[in-house]
Amino acid sequence: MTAALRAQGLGKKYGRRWALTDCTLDLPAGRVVGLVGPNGAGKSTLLNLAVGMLTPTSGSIEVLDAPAGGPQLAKIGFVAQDTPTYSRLSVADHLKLGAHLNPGWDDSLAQARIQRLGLDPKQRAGRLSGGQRAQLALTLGVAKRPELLILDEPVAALDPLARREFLQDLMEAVTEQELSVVLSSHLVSDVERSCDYLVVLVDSRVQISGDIETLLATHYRLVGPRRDEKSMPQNQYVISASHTDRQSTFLIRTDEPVLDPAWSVSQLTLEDVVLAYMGRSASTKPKSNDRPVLEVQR
Ligand SMILES: Nc1ncnc2c1ncn2[C@@H]1O[C@H](COP(=O)(O)OP(=O)(O)OP(=O)(O)O)[C@@H](O)[C@H]1O
Repeated sequence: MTAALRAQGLGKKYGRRWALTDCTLDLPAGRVVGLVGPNGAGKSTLLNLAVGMLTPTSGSIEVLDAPAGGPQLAKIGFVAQDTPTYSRLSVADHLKLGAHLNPGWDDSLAQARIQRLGLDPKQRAGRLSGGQRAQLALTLGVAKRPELLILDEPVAALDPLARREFLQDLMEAVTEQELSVVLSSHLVSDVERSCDYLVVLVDSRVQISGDIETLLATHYRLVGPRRDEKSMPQNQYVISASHTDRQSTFLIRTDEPVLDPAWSVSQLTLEDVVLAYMGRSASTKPKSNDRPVLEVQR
């Protein structure tokens, strides 16, 4: 099966500091993958490795079943975090450049998008607002008609309405064009709205990666009489625990039903899941009954 992105033991060091460590991922094609994590977690580093703008310090990375960079780039649309545009070129010049550089360029899509956004084709990119520049960069990425669209915080500069419309466009493109998307975001609500696959990256390590429906179906909050984490069953992987004098609350992952009647059991929201994993320190030493930090679920 085609993988949008496959990383094996991938690591990247800037100087003496690891920005990404031992990253093993297998992101299926045809999905919208949300990559979330706190500032400095390594999200941009991973995406820049995927488009060959950085080379790995260790391990390997493939996109669309071939090594990152090189000829694969023709099949990838990439919008970097700072939505790069040429400040002296007009909006129309950017579209001409896009058409010149990309054999699969869809000019009617690009023109329609620019018109719908109300961007003046004669306006220089340097005179656009931050959000308008982001929209121009996104238009270039989408009109290339890529097989894989990689977006580094694509909607951060957009107003809420523009954000919603962009994410809707994206989901339509995924179903119509067999497009795969990997997007990083700080906004769990955007991920919830547009993504069907989640990767949480914390302190340069992947904490969880999986199909969102499966993740929601296998994570629970347990509330009950105070109990030590060490006494939890082997098949219940504790992600976080908090205690009062008499009561314990655990967020757990398990593939099996929770049958212990002592617990009041509730389902987690995606935000609960993301925050639980983001709250974990990647440097926390695994305990003997811990399952691996990374688990790919489909
Ligand atoms: N060019 C660079 N030189 C040195 N260190 C870098 C460089 N780029 C990133 N880093 C460091 O690598 C780590 C990961 O950075 P990265 O930009 O990948 O994180 P991020 O998850 O995208 O963060 P954010 O959400 O703030 O954009 C950070 O500690 C950052 O300071």
